[in-house]
Formats: sequence, structure tokens, C-alpha cells
Amino acid sequence: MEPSSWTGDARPAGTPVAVVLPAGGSGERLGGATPKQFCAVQGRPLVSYTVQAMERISWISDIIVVVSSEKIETMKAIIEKYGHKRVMIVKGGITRHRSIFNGLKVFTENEFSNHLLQKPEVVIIHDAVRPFVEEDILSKVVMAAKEHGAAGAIRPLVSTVIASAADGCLDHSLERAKYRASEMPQAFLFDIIYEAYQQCTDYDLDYGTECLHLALKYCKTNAKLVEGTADLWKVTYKRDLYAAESIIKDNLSQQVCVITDVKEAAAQVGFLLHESLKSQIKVESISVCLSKNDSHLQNILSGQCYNFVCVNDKKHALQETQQVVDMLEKSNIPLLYPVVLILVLLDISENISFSIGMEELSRIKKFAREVKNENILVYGLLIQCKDHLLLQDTVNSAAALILALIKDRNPELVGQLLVA
Ligand SMILES: Nc1ccn([C@@H]2O[C@H](COP(=O)(O)OP(=O)(O)OP(=O)(O)O)[C@@H](O)[C@H]2O)c(=O)n1
Ligand SMILES: O=P(O)(O)OC[C@@H](O)[C@@H](O)[C@@H](O)CO
Repeated sequence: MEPSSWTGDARPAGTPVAVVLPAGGSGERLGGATPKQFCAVQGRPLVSYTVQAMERISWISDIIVVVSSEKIETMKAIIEKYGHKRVMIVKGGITRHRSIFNGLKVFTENEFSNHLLQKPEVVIIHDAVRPFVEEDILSKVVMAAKEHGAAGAIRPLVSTVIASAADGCLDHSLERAKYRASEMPQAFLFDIIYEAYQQCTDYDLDYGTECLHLALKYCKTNAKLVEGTADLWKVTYKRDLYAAESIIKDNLSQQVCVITDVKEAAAQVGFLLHESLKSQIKVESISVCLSKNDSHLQNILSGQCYNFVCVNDKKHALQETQQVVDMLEKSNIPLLYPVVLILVLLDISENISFSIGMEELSRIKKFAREVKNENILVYGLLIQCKDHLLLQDTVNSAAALILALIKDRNPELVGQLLVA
């Protein structure tokens, strides 16, 4: 079968591709009452990230999420809340293989869904707890499966594989360089993997862990092995969940948009902040009074920026910031990721007393509490501009605090006022 010509990430000519995401496990090795695929990462269930990773791929026609019967309503709520499209939920089985098999049956057997989906030529199988999957590896395994019948991502082994004898002592070890770790995604010509599942034994279904093996054993299909990237790992233990959270927070902390009004002090501080920040993070600057149809800001919003700094003199700060909040709420961003919004209050008054009253602090806290419900994390930052000789140092200190708030994204600190 000639593989169809793929043009980058364009939809492959006439190749219907579907994906099955097994998400029906209990996550025993992670521990806790919540199965790991439903554990929150930056406030969103892990499975939603993997579904979103597949939704971004335009040439995947259907996303089949296989969950345990008691989690069907939970999964429906996740799809509804995050606006996931092209997703069908299927009831899982007591083992991963049985869940995957149920996922495949939606294309062939009515009992598994109230309507049959178009049977794909190629089906991707990808663990729902592997959220960091990019289009490149998906297209590689699909293209390889079209040619070889099956394909799977592999990674170098980190530890050496050894076999123990009956007495629990070392029997032999394998030469690590000759072996690879089998990861996901995997892809198959649908008929091959479906046939393999139909033929395999209960022992395979209950104790097997490798889909590629089923294709070889029952369909004499030697899967093409495709070198994958390091981020294909599976969330298995608690540490993996911490790692996933850290990676996602890092991904959200790559860019900041500094918004200043045109008043001189704000514009000057905005410029100095830009210069101080740009060595650590990508900075976009907007120094116009915000209007609803500000195209530059709209472009930034659509560019998936998750961090904003609003620089205003303290009298107008909240009302200017409200406009940014209004625009964010209209975008899809806070639904999927927490957005950091730092309210920089410029104090240009000459008096040396602490220049912000409790009433203003209460207004900031109240505002922050309200918008936190929209997944927007508002923090206050006071910059005192009295002494121009100290302004650069003060701005550098403000930049360091801004970077810390962006990296930390701590919902417990919203509404607090820091002083640069
Ligand atoms: N009966 C099962 C068991 C597992 N899986 C899914 O298969 C993927 C990989 O399996 P694994 O990491 O082993 O998940 P769990 O079985 O939940 O983990 P554990 O073995 O620690 O219980 C996960 O997305 C898991 O939800 C599934 O769909 N149905
Ligand atoms: O055994 P687990 O259920 O943890 O993992 C299942 C699969 O992810 C694992 O077997 C990969 O090697 C791919 O086949």
C-alpha cells in the first residue's frame, strides 16, 4: 500500500485517522483516590491535555476516550467544560487491552455506541496519561503504519534490563544498547489491530502490555519502530504528576505582554520593564489606551500569551485592568490555562509615607477574588518612582518579582500587593 503523500501537517489525502485514548485505569501506582488521568494539573484534569493535544491535529477525525463506567459522567463534564470536540466516550474494560479493544469496537459494533463512526484506515492508540505528544511523532507513526501495518514510538532504555533466577539472584542481563523502551503513540492499519484483538486470548487481554506484540503474534505484522522524543513519557507515579505540572507551568511562562497607558511615567516604566524582562522572557509591549478592538492585543491573545502586566498610575489601575480582563474573558485562554495578570501601580507622589490606603488594597483583593473564578490570577505590584536615580534598580526588582509570579502562578497569592 503506497503511503499517501503528506505535506507537513496538512491533512493526508484521503486517510481517515482516528485515535483511541485508553483512560480507564485506576492509577494504583500513583496512589490516592483519583485515577491519575483525572488528577488536576494547573487546575485542569490531565486527560483534558491529551484530548486537546489530539484536537489540535486537524487530520484526526475522531477521538475515542475509553473510561471506566463510573467515570463516564466525569468525562462528559470535562468535555463540556473545556469545549472538547470530535470526542466520543466509550466504557473501558478491566485491563488496558480490554479498554483499547472496546475503543476499537465503536467503529465496527453498534453495541458500543449509539451510532457507528466511519471506520478509519489508520488508528492511533495513545495512553491518555501521556499529555505531551506533538503532531510530528503522530504523523510519523501514522505514515509508518500505512506502509508497514503497524508502528510505535520507542525511546532509549535508561536502566539496564536484567532477569532474575528462581532464587531471586541475577540470572542474566540484556545488552542495553540492543533494546529500546516501547512508548506511545502507536498506530495501526485499523483492520490489522482489530483482527489481532479479535484473535487474541484472554491471557493476552488480561496480562499483555504491548499492542505491537499482538499485531506481530496474530497478524504477522512487524511494526516499524520510530524514535520518539523525551516528552512521550507516561504519568505513572506521583513524581510524574509533579513533573507534568512543572512542564506545563514552564510552557505557560515563556511570554509576557506589558500593557502601559500613554502617560509619561507609565510609558517610561513600561519601557524599562521591557528592557529588564527581555533577557529572561519573550516580551510584547502595548502602550496604547486599550480599546476593545485593539488588533495588536487581539493578536497577542490569539498567540496564546498567558501573562500580562498592566502598568498604570495607581488611580486608574483597576479600571484599565478591567478592560484587559474583559478581553481575556472573551478569549478561550483562561478556560484552558490560568492567566497571570500583574497590576503594576505606579506611585509618583512626592510624600514619603506608604502611598496606598487600605481601601485601595481591599479593592484590589476584591477584584482579584472575582476574576479568580475566571481562572485569571491577579497580583498587585507597587513601584515607587519618586527617586529617578533609583528607578532602574526599582524596575529591575519589579522585573524579578514579575518573573517569580509568572513562574509560580500560585492561586493562594492572588490579590496580594508586592512592593518593588
Ligand atoms: N483497565 C484499564 C487500565 C489502564 N487503562 C489506561 O491505560 C493507560 C496506561 O496504563 P497505566 O499507566 O498502567 O494506568 P493504570 O492502570 O491506571 O495505572 P496502575 O497500573 O498504576 O493502576 C492509562 O491511561 C490508563 O488509564 C485503561 O484504559 N483501562
Ligand atoms: O503497563 P502500563 O499499563 O503501565 O503501560 C502500558 C503501555 O504504556 C506500555 O506497555 C508501553 O510500553 C506501550 O506499550
